[in-house]
Amino acid sequence: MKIALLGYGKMGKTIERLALESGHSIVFKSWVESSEGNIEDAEVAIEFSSPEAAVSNIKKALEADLPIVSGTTGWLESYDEMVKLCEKRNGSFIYASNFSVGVNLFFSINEYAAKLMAQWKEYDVSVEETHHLEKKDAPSGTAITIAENILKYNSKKEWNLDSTSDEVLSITAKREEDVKGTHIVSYESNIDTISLKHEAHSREGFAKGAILAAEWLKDKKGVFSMKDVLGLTNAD
Ligand SMILES: NC(=O)C1=CN([C@@H]2O[C@H](COP(=O)(O)OP(=O)(O)OC[C@H]3O[C@@H](n4cnc5c(N)ncnc54)[C@H](O)[C@@H]3O)[C@@H](O)[C@H]2O)C=CC1
Ligand SMILES: O=C(O)C1=N[C@H](C(=O)O)C[C@H](O)C1
Repeated sequence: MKIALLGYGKMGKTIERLALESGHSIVFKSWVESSEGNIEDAEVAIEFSSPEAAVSNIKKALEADLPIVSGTTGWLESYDEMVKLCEKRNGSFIYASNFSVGVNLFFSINEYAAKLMAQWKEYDVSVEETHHLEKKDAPSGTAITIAENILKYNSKKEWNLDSTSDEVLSITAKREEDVKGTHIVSYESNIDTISLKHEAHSREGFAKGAILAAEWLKDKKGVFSMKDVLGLTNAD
């Protein structure tokens, strides 16, 4: 597979290494200052850039008729616009807040737990995420996905950072040196606490998942999710 890498930072470089090890080639890469290679030579684009750059990267790929896998977080107010553009161009598009297989299994476990716990009103649910110091957005995209899936079943109406209101699902975002990504969902009562935790040990899981998504998407048309790629279903 001939890959265009839009964004060549921590994730772009990890994807490059693992893609080359799997026999793929990188024919184009771009970062904030410059670019290398020809995007026209690519069969698929993978973009991990910044909240400010994601929309123009996705447009660039769709306008070049390239299937696009986007992992950048913090730009989702423009998601519907990108879906419309993909449909208009009869293109192919996957966004995931987290491409790792483990986190996507965690998403399914989280939905199952949210559905089960909804009837046990003595437990109050909260979400905590911890990431490295360079992370630009808070809360993480993964924490937002987790929170939105809990809200499908819980009586709380919305999520917010550091909320103290009973009506609101609180997300706490911590920043610590070199943490790759840790997410914890806690159900707390006066008697006990039930916690679900996912901890990434490296960026390889995110990168492998993005390459898997690109291989899966390459010959398809439409807008998909990692649930489609992995054949995962919802909690019911
Ligand atoms: N969905 C997932 O599985 C994962 C998502 N991420 C997300 O991916 C994004 C990138 O993460 P990292 O690689 O760790 O960041 P990074 O800061 O190490 O790299 C970002 C890259 O994007 C480039 N870039 C930034 N602004 C640009 C612009 N205006 N035009 C062109 N290139 C631009 C930078 O030059 C750099 O090469 C973040 O939003 C992060 O939250 C990170 C890991 C996993
Ligand atoms: O910025 C990161 O590093 C990560 N970002 C994603 C997010 O915002 O959820 C995924 C992963 O947790 C690493």
